[in-house]
Amino acid sequence: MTTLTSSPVAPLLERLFADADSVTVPAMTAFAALPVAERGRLLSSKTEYREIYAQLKDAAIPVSRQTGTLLYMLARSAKARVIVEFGTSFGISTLHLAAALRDNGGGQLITTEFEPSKARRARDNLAAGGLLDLVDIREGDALETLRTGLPEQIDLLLLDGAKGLYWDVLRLLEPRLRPGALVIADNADYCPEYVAQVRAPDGGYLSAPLPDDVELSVKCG
Ligand SMILES: C[S@@+](CC[C@H](N)C(=O)[O-])C[C@H]1O[C@@H](n2cnc3c(N)ncnc32)[C@H](O)[C@@H]1O
Repeated sequence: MTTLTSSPVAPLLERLFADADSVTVPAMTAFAALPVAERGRLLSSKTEYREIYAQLKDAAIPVSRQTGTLLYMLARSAKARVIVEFGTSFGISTLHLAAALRDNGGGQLITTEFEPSKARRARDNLAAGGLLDLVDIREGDALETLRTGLPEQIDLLLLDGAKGLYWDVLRLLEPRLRPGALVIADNADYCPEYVAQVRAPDGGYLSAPLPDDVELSVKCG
């Protein structure tokens, strides 16, 4: 048994994913009704992300179930002890990563969210999952909250906040990524600049697309 697949985390995640599937958030419906190109433009924007995510503050918009399981598996196989996450929301991905830390023998997960009500929900969910002791939820814009107070070495980074900022956040954290560190970017289709950078020959990463629009990269040593 693992922390991910046993109680209290497994039934909690089942409920959170089911809620995310069924709860109709009006802003989400309005957003989904926009033309694809406009949705892409807004999601990739480096300047309009605050407004968009404020409208989506009642929506969990989590990673897929498969991506959640993948996150747990990657963090376990990398024996990760230090994880950073950009984009907490209600803490669904955070629960997967924190469960892996627990099963790795402990560690530290720093995650960041600028919507206060979402950060509160994530804290409640992590407490319900018995994993809050491993997680530091930093409230505010990632470009500020991840600027200071980080451990020397990061083993794994999940990028799942504003898509237009993926490359900026990676650049901010790059000096602390250990050789072989994993970087997982969700919704990679919305950040072509980021994908081009991590796939660039001699760019310092090996990178490949995975199902569910995930880009997996490894920091070369
Ligand atoms: C797709 S959701 C994250 C879902 C979460 N990773 C999960 O799987 O449960 C993106 C979240 O990032 C937050 N966010 C977006 N840009 C941010 C930024 N610059 N700093 C902090 N949080 C941000 C949004 O408010 C939103 O809750």
